[in-house]
Amino acid sequence: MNLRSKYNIPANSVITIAGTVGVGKSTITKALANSLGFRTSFEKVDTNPYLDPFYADFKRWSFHLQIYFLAERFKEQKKIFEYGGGFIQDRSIYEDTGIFARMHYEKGTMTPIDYETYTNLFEAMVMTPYFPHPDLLVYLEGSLDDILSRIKERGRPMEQQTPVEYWEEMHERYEKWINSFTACPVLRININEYDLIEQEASIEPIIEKISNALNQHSLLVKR
Ligand SMILES: Nc1ncnc2c1ncn2[C@@H]1O[C@H](COP(=O)(O)OP(=O)(O)O)[C@@H](O)[C@H]1O
Ligand SMILES: Nc1ncnc2c1ncn2[C@H]1C[C@H](O)[C@@H](COP(=O)(O)O)O1
Repeated sequence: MNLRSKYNIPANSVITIAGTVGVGKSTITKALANSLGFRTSFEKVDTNPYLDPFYADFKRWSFHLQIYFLAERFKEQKKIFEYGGGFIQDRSIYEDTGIFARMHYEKGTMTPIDYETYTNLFEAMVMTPYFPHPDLLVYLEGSLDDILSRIKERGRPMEQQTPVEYWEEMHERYEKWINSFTACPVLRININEYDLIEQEASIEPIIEKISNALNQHSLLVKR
Protein backbone atom coordinates (compact mmCIF):
# COMPACT_ATOMS: atom_id res chain seq x y z
CA MET A 1 0.00 0.00 0.00
CA ASN A 2 1.48 3.39 -0.92
CA LEU A 3 1.53 6.28 1.53
CA ARG A 4 -1.19 8.18 -0.30
CA SER A 5 -3.66 5.31 0.15
CA LYS A 6 -2.43 4.51 3.67
CA TYR A 7 -3.16 8.08 4.79
CA ASN A 8 -6.28 8.54 2.69
CA ILE A 9 -5.02 11.54 0.74
CA PRO A 10 -7.27 12.31 -2.25
CA ALA A 11 -5.49 11.69 -5.58
CA ASN A 12 -6.56 15.08 -6.91
CA SER A 13 -5.16 17.12 -3.99
CA VAL A 14 -3.10 20.22 -4.66
CA ILE A 15 -0.60 20.94 -1.90
CA THR A 16 1.57 24.02 -2.06
CA ILE A 17 4.80 24.48 -0.08
CA ALA A 18 5.54 27.94 1.26
CA GLY A 19 8.43 29.45 3.17
CA THR A 20 11.39 31.73 2.88
CA VAL A 21 14.29 31.26 0.47
CA GLY A 22 16.46 28.28 1.42
CA VAL A 23 14.08 26.82 4.03
CA GLY A 24 13.78 23.52 2.13
CA LYS A 25 10.73 23.82 -0.15
CA SER A 26 12.23 22.11 -3.21
CA THR A 27 13.62 19.27 -1.11
CA ILE A 28 10.31 18.50 0.58
CA THR A 29 8.39 19.00 -2.70
CA LYS A 30 10.40 16.18 -4.30
CA ALA A 31 10.10 13.90 -1.25
CA LEU A 32 6.33 14.39 -0.93
CA ALA A 33 5.71 13.91 -4.65
CA ASN A 34 7.78 10.69 -4.63
CA SER A 35 6.02 9.27 -1.62
CA LEU A 36 2.51 10.20 -2.75
CA GLY A 37 2.91 9.53 -6.47
CA PHE A 38 2.06 13.17 -7.26
CA ARG A 39 3.44 15.46 -9.95
CA THR A 40 5.63 18.43 -9.06
CA SER A 41 5.40 22.06 -10.01
CA PHE A 42 8.71 23.88 -9.53
CA GLU A 43 9.59 27.53 -9.91
CA LYS A 44 12.18 28.09 -12.61
CA VAL A 45 15.37 29.43 -11.10
CA ASP A 46 18.20 28.43 -13.47
CA THR A 47 16.35 29.55 -16.61
CA ASN A 48 14.87 32.74 -15.13
CA PRO A 49 16.39 35.56 -17.24
CA TYR A 50 15.65 38.27 -14.65
CA LEU A 51 16.95 36.67 -11.46
CA ASP A 52 20.66 37.51 -11.78
CA PRO A 53 20.06 41.09 -13.00
CA PHE A 54 17.47 41.53 -10.21
CA TYR A 55 19.92 40.58 -7.46
CA ALA A 56 22.49 42.97 -9.00
CA ASP A 57 20.02 45.89 -9.16
CA PHE A 58 16.69 45.49 -7.30
CA LYS A 59 15.35 48.90 -8.36
CA ARG A 60 15.92 48.34 -12.04
CA TRP A 61 14.50 44.81 -12.28
CA SER A 62 11.98 44.19 -9.47
CA PHE A 63 8.90 44.90 -11.61
CA HIS A 64 10.16 42.80 -14.54
CA LEU A 65 10.92 39.89 -12.22
CA GLN A 66 7.49 39.99 -10.56
CA ILE A 67 5.74 39.98 -13.94
CA TYR A 68 7.91 37.06 -15.05
CA PHE A 69 7.12 35.04 -11.91
CA LEU A 70 3.42 35.85 -12.15
CA ALA A 71 3.27 34.60 -15.75
CA GLU A 72 5.24 31.45 -14.88
CA ARG A 73 3.11 30.62 -11.85
CA PHE A 74 -0.07 31.21 -13.79
CA LYS A 75 1.09 28.76 -16.49
CA GLU A 76 1.84 26.21 -13.78
CA GLN A 77 -1.61 26.80 -12.29
CA LYS A 78 -3.17 26.09 -15.67
CA LYS A 79 -1.15 22.86 -15.97
CA ILE A 80 -2.30 21.72 -12.50
CA PHE A 81 -5.90 22.46 -13.44
CA GLU A 82 -5.60 20.58 -16.76
CA TYR A 83 -4.22 17.47 -15.04
CA GLY A 84 -7.04 17.63 -12.51
CA GLY A 85 -4.76 18.01 -9.47
CA GLY A 86 -2.41 15.50 -7.83
CA PHE A 87 0.39 18.07 -7.46
CA ILE A 88 2.96 19.30 -4.98
CA GLN A 89 3.83 22.88 -5.79
CA ASP A 90 7.14 24.51 -4.81
CA ARG A 91 6.14 27.98 -3.54
CA SER A 92 2.68 29.51 -3.64
CA ILE A 93 1.61 32.39 -5.84
CA TYR A 94 0.50 34.25 -2.69
CA GLU A 95 4.11 34.76 -1.59
CA ASP A 96 4.93 36.75 -4.72
CA THR A 97 2.61 39.53 -3.72
CA GLY A 98 2.39 39.06 0.07
CA ILE A 99 6.16 38.87 0.57
CA PHE A 100 8.30 39.84 -2.40
CA ALA A 101 6.44 42.58 -4.30
CA ARG A 102 5.30 44.18 -1.06
CA MET A 103 8.74 44.10 0.51
CA HIS A 104 10.37 45.72 -2.52
CA TYR A 105 7.67 48.39 -2.67
CA GLU A 106 7.93 49.17 1.05
CA LYS A 107 11.73 49.22 0.93
CA GLY A 108 11.69 51.61 -2.06
CA THR A 109 13.07 49.17 -4.62
CA MET A 110 9.77 49.04 -6.55
CA THR A 111 8.03 52.28 -7.50
CA PRO A 112 4.48 52.95 -6.22
CA ILE A 113 3.17 52.96 -9.83
CA ASP A 114 4.82 49.62 -10.64
CA TYR A 115 3.51 48.15 -7.39
CA GLU A 116 -0.02 49.31 -8.14
CA THR A 117 0.13 47.93 -11.69
CA TYR A 118 1.46 44.61 -10.40
CA THR A 119 -1.11 44.39 -7.60
CA ASN A 120 -3.99 45.16 -9.97
CA LEU A 121 -2.81 42.47 -12.35
CA PHE A 122 -2.35 39.96 -9.53
CA GLU A 123 -5.81 40.62 -8.11
CA ALA A 124 -7.49 40.42 -11.52
CA MET A 125 -5.77 37.11 -12.26
CA VAL A 126 -5.67 35.38 -8.89
CA MET A 127 -8.15 36.74 -6.39
CA THR A 128 -11.20 35.68 -8.42
CA PRO A 129 -13.65 32.81 -7.94
CA TYR A 130 -12.22 31.28 -11.15
CA PHE A 131 -8.78 30.72 -9.62
CA PRO A 132 -8.59 27.39 -7.75
CA HIS A 133 -6.84 27.74 -4.39
CA PRO A 134 -4.71 24.82 -3.14
CA ASP A 135 -6.27 22.28 -0.78
CA LEU A 136 -3.47 22.92 1.69
CA LEU A 137 -0.52 25.24 2.14
CA VAL A 138 2.35 23.59 4.03
CA TYR A 139 4.35 26.37 5.66
CA LEU A 140 7.98 25.53 6.49
CA GLU A 141 9.42 27.52 9.35
CA GLY A 142 12.87 27.59 10.93
CA SER A 143 15.33 29.87 12.70
CA LEU A 144 17.09 32.57 10.74
CA ASP A 145 20.46 30.98 11.54
CA ASP A 146 19.42 27.60 10.12
CA ILE A 147 18.05 29.25 6.99
CA LEU A 148 21.17 31.35 6.45
CA SER A 149 23.36 28.28 6.70
CA ARG A 150 21.18 26.47 4.14
CA ILE A 151 21.41 29.41 1.72
CA LYS A 152 25.18 29.33 2.18
CA GLU A 153 25.40 25.56 1.74
CA ARG A 154 23.31 25.65 -1.46
CA GLY A 155 25.65 28.32 -2.79
CA ARG A 156 23.64 30.11 -5.51
CA PRO A 157 26.10 32.93 -6.36
CA MET A 158 23.56 35.79 -6.51
CA GLU A 159 22.16 34.82 -3.09
CA GLN A 160 25.65 34.71 -1.52
CA GLN A 161 26.28 38.30 -2.60
CA THR A 162 23.02 39.55 -1.10
CA PRO A 163 23.36 41.30 2.28
CA VAL A 164 22.19 39.26 5.26
CA GLU A 165 19.72 42.05 6.13
CA TYR A 166 17.68 41.07 3.07
CA TRP A 167 17.15 37.52 4.38
CA GLU A 168 16.51 38.85 7.87
CA GLU A 169 13.81 41.21 6.63
CA MET A 170 12.24 38.41 4.59
CA HIS A 171 12.28 36.04 7.56
CA GLU A 172 10.39 38.58 9.72
CA ARG A 173 7.89 39.32 6.97
CA TYR A 174 7.16 35.63 6.46
CA GLU A 175 6.23 35.21 10.13
CA LYS A 176 3.79 38.11 9.98
CA TRP A 177 2.40 37.05 6.62
CA ILE A 178 1.58 33.47 7.63
CA ASN A 179 -0.17 34.64 10.81
CA SER A 180 -2.73 36.52 8.74
CA PHE A 181 -2.93 34.18 5.72
CA THR A 182 -6.48 32.94 5.02
CA ALA A 183 -6.69 32.03 1.31
CA CYS A 184 -6.57 28.26 2.05
CA PRO A 185 -5.94 25.88 5.03
CA VAL A 186 -2.42 25.98 6.48
CA LEU A 187 -0.20 23.30 8.07
CA ARG A 188 2.92 24.62 9.80
CA ILE A 189 5.98 22.39 9.95
CA ASN A 190 9.19 23.26 11.76
CA ILE A 191 12.27 22.21 9.76
CA ASN A 192 13.81 20.66 12.89
CA GLU A 193 10.99 18.11 12.97
CA TYR A 194 12.39 16.13 10.01
CA ASP A 195 15.60 15.52 8.08
CA LEU A 196 15.08 14.34 4.53
CA ILE A 197 18.79 14.40 3.79
CA GLU A 198 19.79 11.91 6.50
CA GLN A 199 16.50 10.08 7.02
CA GLU A 200 14.21 9.62 4.03
CA ALA A 201 11.60 7.95 6.23
CA SER A 202 11.06 11.20 8.15
CA ILE A 203 8.60 12.13 5.39
CA GLU A 204 5.96 9.73 6.75
CA PRO A 205 5.01 11.70 9.91
CA ILE A 206 4.68 14.78 7.69
CA ILE A 207 2.31 12.90 5.37
CA GLU A 208 0.27 11.89 8.40
CA LYS A 209 -0.03 15.54 9.42
CA ILE A 210 -0.99 16.53 5.88
CA SER A 211 -3.68 13.86 5.88
CA ASN A 212 -5.07 15.10 9.22
CA ALA A 213 -5.10 18.69 7.99
CA LEU A 214 -6.83 17.79 4.70
CA ASN A 215 -9.40 15.56 6.36
CA GLN A 216 -10.10 18.03 9.15
CA HIS A 217 -10.75 20.73 6.58
CA SER A 218 -13.01 18.54 4.43
CA LEU A 219 -15.06 17.63 7.54
CA LEU A 220 -15.45 21.33 8.33
CA VAL A 221 -16.54 22.05 4.75
CA LYS A 222 -19.10 19.19 4.82
CA ARG A 223 -20.69 20.46 8.07
N1 LIG B 1 15.71 18.68 6.01
C1 LIG B 1 16.88 19.22 5.63
N2 LIG B 1 17.97 19.07 6.38
C2 LIG B 1 19.14 19.61 6.03
N3 LIG B 1 19.32 20.34 4.92
C3 LIG B 1 18.26 20.53 4.12
C4 LIG B 1 16.98 19.98 4.43
N4 LIG B 1 16.11 20.36 3.45
C5 LIG B 1 16.83 21.09 2.57
N5 LIG B 1 18.13 21.18 2.96
C6 LIG B 1 19.20 21.89 2.27
O1 LIG B 1 18.94 23.30 2.35
C7 LIG B 1 19.24 23.94 1.12
C8 LIG B 1 17.98 24.66 0.61
O2 LIG B 1 16.98 23.72 0.32
P1 LIG B 1 15.93 23.94 -0.87
O3 LIG B 1 15.01 22.76 -0.85
O4 LIG B 1 16.63 24.23 -2.16
O5 LIG B 1 15.18 25.26 -0.34
P2 LIG B 1 14.13 26.21 -1.02
O6 LIG B 1 13.52 25.46 -2.18
O7 LIG B 1 13.14 26.52 0.05
O8 LIG B 1 14.88 27.43 -1.43
C9 LIG B 1 19.73 22.87 0.16
O9 LIG B 1 21.14 22.88 0.21
C10 LIG B 1 19.19 21.56 0.78
O10 LIG B 1 20.00 20.45 0.48
N1 LIG C 1 8.32 36.83 -6.43
C1 LIG C 1 9.66 36.87 -6.23
N2 LIG C 1 10.31 38.05 -6.19
C2 LIG C 1 11.64 38.10 -6.01
N3 LIG C 1 12.42 37.02 -5.90
C3 LIG C 1 11.80 35.85 -5.92
C4 LIG C 1 10.41 35.69 -6.09
N4 LIG C 1 10.10 34.38 -6.04
C5 LIG C 1 11.27 33.73 -5.88
N5 LIG C 1 12.28 34.60 -5.83
C6 LIG C 1 13.71 34.30 -5.75
C7 LIG C 1 14.23 33.95 -4.41
C8 LIG C 1 15.32 32.94 -4.71
O1 LIG C 1 16.55 33.61 -4.98
C9 LIG C 1 14.84 32.26 -5.99
C10 LIG C 1 14.18 30.93 -5.79
O2 LIG C 1 13.45 30.88 -4.58
P1 LIG C 1 13.52 29.62 -3.57
O3 LIG C 1 12.81 30.09 -2.33
O4 LIG C 1 14.96 29.28 -3.35
O5 LIG C 1 12.80 28.51 -4.27
O6 LIG C 1 13.92 33.14 -6.58
